[in-house]
Amino acid sequence: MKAQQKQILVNSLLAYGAFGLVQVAYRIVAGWTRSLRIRRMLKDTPAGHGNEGPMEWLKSMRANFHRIHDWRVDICKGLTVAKNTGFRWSTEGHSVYVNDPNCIRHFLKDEFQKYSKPDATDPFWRYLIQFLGKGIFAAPHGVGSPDGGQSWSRMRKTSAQIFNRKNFNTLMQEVFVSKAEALQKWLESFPENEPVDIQLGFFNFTMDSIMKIFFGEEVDTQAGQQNKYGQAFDVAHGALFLHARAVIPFNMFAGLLLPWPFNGMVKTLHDYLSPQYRTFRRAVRVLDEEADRLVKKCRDDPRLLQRRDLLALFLQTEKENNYSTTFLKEMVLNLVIAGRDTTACALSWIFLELARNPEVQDRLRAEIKEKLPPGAALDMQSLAHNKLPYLHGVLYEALRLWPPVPMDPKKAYADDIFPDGTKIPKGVTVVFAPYILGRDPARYPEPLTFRPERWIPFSAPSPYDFPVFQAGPRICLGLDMAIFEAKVATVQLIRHLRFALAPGQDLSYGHKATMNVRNGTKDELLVCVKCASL
Ligand code: HEM
Repeated sequence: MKAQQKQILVNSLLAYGAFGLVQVAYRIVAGWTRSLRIRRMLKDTPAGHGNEGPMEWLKSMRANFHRIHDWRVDICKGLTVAKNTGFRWSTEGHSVYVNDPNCIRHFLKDEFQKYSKPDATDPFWRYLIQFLGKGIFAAPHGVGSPDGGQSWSRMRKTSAQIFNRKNFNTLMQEVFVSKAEALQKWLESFPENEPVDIQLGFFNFTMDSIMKIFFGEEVDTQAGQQNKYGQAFDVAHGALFLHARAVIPFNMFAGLLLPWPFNGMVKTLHDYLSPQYRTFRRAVRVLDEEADRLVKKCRDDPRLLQRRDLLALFLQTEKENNYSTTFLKEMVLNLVIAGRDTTACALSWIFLELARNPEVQDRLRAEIKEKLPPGAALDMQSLAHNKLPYLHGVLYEALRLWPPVPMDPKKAYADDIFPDGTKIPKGVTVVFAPYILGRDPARYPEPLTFRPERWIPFSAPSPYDFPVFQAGPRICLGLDMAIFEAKVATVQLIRHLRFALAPGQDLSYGHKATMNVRNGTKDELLVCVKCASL
């Protein structure tokens, strides 16, 4: 190399080094300034118990990881708002837990435009959007979204219309009943007193139901049939969480300390070196191929106009609405993630409580036998809360103690002030946690006791006090569907079978976005099943 070329190379490296140093210094100073501003605005907000700074907070969180939701209950005890302060050099980790219904209403409804989903800079969201794309669940709204929330609003309107259509609802009813019968048969195929993982049964029940209702695809996983879409979905979901949890600290430091373009490149390289991430990407590819196949099959179906599944209902109006294949695939995938695991978790907790409270189980069976004699139809009317109040109480009591979405964070995209005077700085994460609210002794005396009678006579709780399905304009779209599905499965199983917890289990909860039952290190709930008449 000539001396002149060498000199150019050295100068370029020096220039890049200086550019890199300026960048890193800028990030630290800008992060520090933003963090300082957040700290100042939050100075009068009480810190969660035992969490006076980010390091105590991290230490305490690590020590309590196995009981993470109960740790949050402890840090918020007696506080209507509680802050966790984050790092001095970034806005990361600054959060405010909100346990006051007026303030929850404020950020979920009254000032809805200021609070939305995290953006791609959020360490966890970076991966979730690789899974969910731009579908309804992930789409942002409000002042922080590039399109002001138009895309979300369009998806919300279109899917709400379909959810309200009569033909969609009759299909839903037929499918839940037939899949609940298949679940009952599967449970009956095990010998008495042999432990069976009922949670697996519920995950298969909700997936098989959704495949039929959303895609018109008949699958019977309980009978050993393979469900490629369902398997890929489970693999992607599981691997995504394991990977995100493991790499968040690395990504935070790489993002802060490495200059462009190495900050992005190193994160991507680090992702691809992880077997979990490669598993995740492979599963996402399978999901994509399967969704392509299902959309194409539906488009080519000569009976498309007679079909009642969600995909067909979208495709019947494809020309007027100009839907792209990607839009349809993301729409359905988002509905699967919203509706499948949540309902399977709810059912698992209902049956855990029924199995460990035999007197509740007996009373529920008596109500069902009295009000729904053999052959009586299972529909929205016959399962309404005024017809089967105890069933409704069992469901609400399980949702209170074990909300499938135990906590839900929103990002503040503008400064704000809560009705109680709490200052909310732009950039902070605001969290509502149904798990904390549901265990508040001021709301529910003896909160740890499973008592369905609390909900009889039923008076619907304010969604801001009981935000199990969220509240405000983005309240769960499948609320009625989920309640109906859980009731159909519960009635079908309790009518025919008796459940007891298998001995020797170490039962607690898992750590994904939806809270499932865990037995030691396994995701399972083992029950022993007997015929109900024995
Ligand atoms: C017990 C079962 C369920 C629970 C506890 C539940 C809970 C929730 C919660 C907390 C949210 C808000 C998530 C967020 O924005 O951060 C949500 C949103 C949503 N849920 Fe559910 N859900 C359940 C079942 C279902 C079912 C069966 C469906 C049907 C597909 C469904 C569809 C949706 C949709 C589409 C959204 C997004 C709404 C929007 O952003 O506009 N959910 N759900």
